Amino acid sequence: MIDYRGWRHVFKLDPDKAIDEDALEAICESGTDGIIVGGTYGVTYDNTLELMSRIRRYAVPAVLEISSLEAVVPGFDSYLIPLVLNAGDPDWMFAPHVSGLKTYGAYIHWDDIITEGYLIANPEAGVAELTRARPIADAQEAKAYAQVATKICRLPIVYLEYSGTYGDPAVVRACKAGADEAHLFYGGGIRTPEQASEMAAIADTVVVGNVIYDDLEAALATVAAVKRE
Ligand SMILES: CC(C)=CCC/C(C)=C/CC/C(C)=C/CC/C(C)=C/CC/C(C)=C/CC/C(C)=C/CC/C(C)=C/COP(=O)(O)OP(=O)(O)O
Ligand SMILES: O=P(O)(O)OC[C@@H](O)CO
Ligand SMILES: [Mg+2]
Repeated sequence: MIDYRGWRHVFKLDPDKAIDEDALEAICESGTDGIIVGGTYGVTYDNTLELMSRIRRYAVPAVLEISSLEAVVPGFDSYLIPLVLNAGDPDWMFAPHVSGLKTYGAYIHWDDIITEGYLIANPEAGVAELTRARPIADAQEAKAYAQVATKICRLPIVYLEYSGTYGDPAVVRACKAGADEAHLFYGGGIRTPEQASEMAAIADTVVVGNVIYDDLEAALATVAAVKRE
């Protein structure tokens, strides 16, 4: 299993988005601690395999965040399995996982599986629409969700997902308090070194996604900012 507990900064690459060879090299050689491959829509076996094969030319650890059973590709260092804590549609909690175990059960190396308690905090995100995520009322409620993940379900990771928008540091702080000994990933809307530093001062790992495709130089600048924290 990869040692995600040492990760401070990761990039998330979306198989459904195009990235040219130079940009991919810059991302993989940036000094980031790892690459997460994942996305909500348009993730297929073929585009995931293609992206993994290209990332594999570099030494950086690569993990797949599974969002679709059709796109489970062998060859990643580990597999992140989201459990959506605030899914309004309960089928997103366990139904795909049961299907996955029926399909892949015999092939799974359990040491390569890492489960995430996923808390979706941006109601406008695609993943919020998909899972019909319940809104999070306030920081206190975010802390309670994080405690459900770590204290009740004993999950090793809490992932606070603001995908597409920059989060509220007070909510991130509350999640960190609730996560306690679990590892807190923060992702969403990081576009500047200052934002990366601010979230890295609270969360254990910051995840940088969309800015890679809009402004590569800005994305790369987040690595040094987090490493300085
Ligand atoms: C090689 C091999 C055989 C390995 C074993 C396979 C394996 C690990 C099987 C395990 C079985 C199992 C338990 C599988 C789970 C399967 C599954 C489909 C689970 C569903 C997970 C889930 C709840 C997904 C919902 C969506 C989600 C949380 C996606 C995460 C990614 C995300 C939010 C990305 C950000 O969104 P993005 O698309 O970037 O948004 P924008 O485009 O708006 O930016
Ligand atoms: O794409 P952004 O908004 O950077 O979010 C990163 C990541 O948390 C998405 O799953
Ligand atoms: Mg994205």
